Amino acid sequence: MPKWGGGWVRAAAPPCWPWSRSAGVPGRSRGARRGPGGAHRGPTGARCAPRQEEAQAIDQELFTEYKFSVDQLMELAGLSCATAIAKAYPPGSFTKSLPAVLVVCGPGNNGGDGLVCARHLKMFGYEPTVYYPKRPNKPLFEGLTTQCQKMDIPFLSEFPAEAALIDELYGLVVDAIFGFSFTGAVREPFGSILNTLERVTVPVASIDIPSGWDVEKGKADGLQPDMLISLTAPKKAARHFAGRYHFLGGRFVPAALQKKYSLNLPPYPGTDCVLQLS
Ligand SMILES: NC(=O)C1=CN([C@@H]2O[C@H](COP(=O)(O)OP(=O)(O)OC[C@H]3O[C@@H](n4cnc5c(N)ncnc54)[C@H](O)[C@@H]3O)[C@@H](O)[C@H]2O)[C@@H](O)CC1
Ligand SMILES: [K+]
Repeated sequence: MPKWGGGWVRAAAPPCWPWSRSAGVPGRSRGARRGPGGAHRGPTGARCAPRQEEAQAIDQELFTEYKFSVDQLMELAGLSCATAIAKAYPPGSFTKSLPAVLVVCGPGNNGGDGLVCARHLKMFGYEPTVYYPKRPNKPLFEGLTTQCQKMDIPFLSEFPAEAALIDELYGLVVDAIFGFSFTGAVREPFGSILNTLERVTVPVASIDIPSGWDVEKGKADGLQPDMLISLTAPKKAARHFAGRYHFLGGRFVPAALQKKYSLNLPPYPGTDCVLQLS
């Protein structure tokens, strides 16, 4: 598996990319400065990771100016997540007899990405199970739920109370609880769920942001996933990610939008929908 660490990706990376561990902490690096509109820029003027409101602005622009629909982008996001998982944890690498994956979905679009990811994981030969406690009353999420159910993906009615039970039943947990719109203290039932997930020993793969983390500052005593799949562009908190696998996914940002927000995204290889950053 190709590892980020040399060659074209490192050469292309601007000095303050959050996934460049040698780059230090954006905002504190020598020569760091603010660009137009207050966007954080590195010593060369290269743009750093989008802040929370910028990530939301890019998201909105994709919908309002570029006329993408949510389900279009969610499909590509969820497919990226399943593809990255298949690269890092192929079904044959599971120590259990079945490649069982627990996908925990939250109440927003991050949860929708989780549902799409679960469906593609099933297509890729995994045995996903979904826990989806807060379901929005919207056709998009109802449709994604039905698709999973029709594909014989079980939905748990209760979350396993003990981390040890999750370790016993599953080889991987997908954290699709909160993405870039998370703010404040975690409300129930997600507080208890995250407390349990912090104690599991099987790997956790977080979609876009490790859930419960401040989107910009991270959370030192929070969930520490083994994998992070950053969608569109790594958010500021990604610089605190210490797990083994960091992938970029969501290869759908038009060049003009990348330029407008100075995202400096690295080139994806060939036709791949994901890029391994570390
Ligand atoms: N353009 C993009 O970048 C795309 C983003 N997508 C996904 O969409 C995500 C963002 O989705 P959303 O804006 O719907 O937001 P999130 O999915 O991040 O979360 C919003 C939900 O969480 C709840 N919430 C927020 N803070 C909470 C707290 N402290 N305790 C309990 N509940 C809390 C809100 O009430 C809301 O229901 C991204 O992170 C990404 O995963 C993809 O689906 C498609 C494309
Ligand atoms: K997440």
